[in-house]
Amino acid sequence: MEQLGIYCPHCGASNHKEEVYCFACGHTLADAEAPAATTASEILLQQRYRLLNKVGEGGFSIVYRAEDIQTHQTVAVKAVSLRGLSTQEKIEATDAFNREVTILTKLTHRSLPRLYRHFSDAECWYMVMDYIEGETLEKYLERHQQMPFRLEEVLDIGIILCDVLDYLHSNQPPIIFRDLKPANIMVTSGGYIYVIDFGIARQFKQGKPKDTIPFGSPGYAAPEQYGKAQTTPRSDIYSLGAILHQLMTGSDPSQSPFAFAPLSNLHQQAVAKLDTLLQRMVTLDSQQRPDSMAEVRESLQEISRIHYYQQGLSSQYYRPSLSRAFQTAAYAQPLPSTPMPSNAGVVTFVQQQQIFYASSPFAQSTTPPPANRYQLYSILCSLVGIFMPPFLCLASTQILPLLQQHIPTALFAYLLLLAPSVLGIVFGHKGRDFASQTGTSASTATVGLTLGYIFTAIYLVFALCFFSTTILLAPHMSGF
Ligand SMILES: Nc1ncnc2c1ncn2[C@@H]1O[C@H](COP(=O)(O)OP(=O)(O)OP(=O)(O)O)[C@@H](O)[C@H]1O
Repeated sequence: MEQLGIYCPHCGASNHKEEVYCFACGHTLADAEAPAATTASEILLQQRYRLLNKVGEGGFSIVYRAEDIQTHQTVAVKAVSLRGLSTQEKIEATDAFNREVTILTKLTHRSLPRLYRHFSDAECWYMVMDYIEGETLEKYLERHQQMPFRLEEVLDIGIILCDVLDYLHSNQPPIIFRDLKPANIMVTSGGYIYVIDFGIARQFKQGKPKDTIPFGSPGYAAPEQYGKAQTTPRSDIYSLGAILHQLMTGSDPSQSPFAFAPLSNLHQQAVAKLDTLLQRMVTLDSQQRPDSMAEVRESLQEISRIHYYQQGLSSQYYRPSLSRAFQTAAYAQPLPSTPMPSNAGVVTFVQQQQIFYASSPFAQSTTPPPANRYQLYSILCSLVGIFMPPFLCLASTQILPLLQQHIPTALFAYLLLLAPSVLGIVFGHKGRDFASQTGTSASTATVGLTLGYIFTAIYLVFALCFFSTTILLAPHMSGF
């Protein structure tokens, strides 16, 4: 890539030094500068993308951070060079490039980089996509070997990955990622998780007995990916299970493929449930694994709720954990109005998004948290409780004599007076619990609860006075 020949002054394509006319646009190369640019920073592709620096490297590719000089946005340019490759390697590299372009072109998800353009010159295939300012989960794990992930972080990451994989699997035909591993997951300091590298992803073909070529990475690839059967969404479930197990235990599955020790701390209900789920996900028999990513996501959300509930984690508690090296995309929702960039005005996805924090297990899913009806019940009951005395006063002229004569009726009337406020307390507590699980506001429940307590206390005092004056003292006073 650094040795590209001469660049067409018209379209920027790279041509061999001996060429007279540009292979891409036919423009004369007489005016082209010679020698050609030799460092990335001097290269301008398509008269538009100035390569700034190399940020990563794959089997056949180099990824550059680049500037789109038309929009001044930062983009990533993935260059797949065919130079020096054997014929077989050229076929593989071209296949991977085409597969990635075909698949990425039709996808839009907040955890996937968007592909803006692709083009080629004499030596390279190029893809222009969102630049992800971050590092791969693999690098992150290398840097934090001695610092295992916390359960809530593992659950967050799992839920986000389920979300994007469910999106892929829901395509028609389903897209199987097939190479989910820490090296293909990027985490950013700004609060996002991205899945990258669709080089070996494929579309599921109904009825096909097995894949033509074994694919995947040892440790993360399901047994069926070794050419024995066709990969299905359950193969991605296996890989996700292997990754989450690694995040929980710190042990690298590529060191001992297909062996996943039970998690420690199984006495904690959430950990025990996660262990059961992970063991199901990495079962060798694909039929024994969960049916879908949606099912896995639901299980992870359920475990997350249990964990939050047991630990009493609230949004206020949870936020500081995000000050670790990265924040999860669970907390970052793109603005709904984010426009799709056109090729004429490439804009980076990251810069268009606004982060807001919504720290709850429900925040990881795209579905909004369910309504907290307990809050409403609580405030309604407490209000009814407040208006009971006037009502009873109005009725008192009729019922007071009756109450004095008949104790059960008196008790019944009193319970009637007390019940709404007590219910206000009960619903208030339920509403607050629910709010803390869903990370939503509990203010209405708190108001209902407080009113409930105040009026229950007032009525208890009232009962005491009523009992002492009306029931106990009345017979003695009647003599005066
Ligand atoms: N959109 C992006 N923004 C920033 N960096 C990226 C982006 N895409 C890839 N990278 C970086 O470039 C590296 C190589 O990218 P990628 O894995 O897509 O290449 P590849 O050739 O497909 O790899 P492989 O040989 O593993 O299939 C990644 O590890 C990552 O560090």
